[in-house]
Amino acid sequence: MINLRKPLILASNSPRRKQLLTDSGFAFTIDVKPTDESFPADLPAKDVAAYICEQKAAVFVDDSMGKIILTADTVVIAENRILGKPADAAEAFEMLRLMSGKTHDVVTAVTILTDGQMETISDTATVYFRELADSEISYYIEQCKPFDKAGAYGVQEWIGMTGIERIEGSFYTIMGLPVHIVYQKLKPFFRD
Ligand SMILES: Cc1cn([C@H]2C[C@H](O)[C@@H](COP(=O)(O)OP(=O)(O)OP(=O)(O)O)O2)c(=O)[nH]c1=O
Repeated sequence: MINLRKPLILASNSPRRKQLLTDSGFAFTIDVKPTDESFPADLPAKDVAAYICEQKAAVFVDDSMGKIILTADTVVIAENRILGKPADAAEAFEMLRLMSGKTHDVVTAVTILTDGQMETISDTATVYFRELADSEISYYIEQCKPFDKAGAYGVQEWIGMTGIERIEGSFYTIMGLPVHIVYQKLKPFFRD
């Protein structure tokens, strides 16, 4: 277990982020405050995850003395469209159809907030899905119900295992937390 000089708080409801932060050796508590996850329409797509991530951290600024608050946000960018979480099965189907046989980007941003100071880093992974049959997309949506996932898929689930041919970048960035970046950014807080 890694010992930090300040308590670490993961401000996220995502079970994947909780699992990844635990598996990378950190002890932490979870505290989530409601946040507005909208973003300006003219914001460049690659900057959206960082913007939302800072919104998630902003609500903790006054409560960050002597603590490390960690927030994250993941968006999928396909054909110049930003894909968040699908509202229903029809939208999930449309997202997966859009990504089938093509390359898309997954951007995950993390913000580290301590003593009122924020630092945000964005990491991008490029993912290539082979051509997916309609029946495969429907089967996946029915089995895994990916409504809590940006872009309507989990790289760690059936469709990721069977449909993704290539990834450039970190698998964990796609899953929702660029662990390699979080680890480096938390290093200055390690207790000797
Ligand atoms: C693309 C992709 C996303 N995801 C998940 C990671 C995130 O949980 C989710 C993206 O939604 P987010 O809005 O980034 O996060 P969240 O609402 O789940 O949690 P919170 O805002 O409280 O931190 O999609 C996967 O699990 N696998 C994948 O392959």
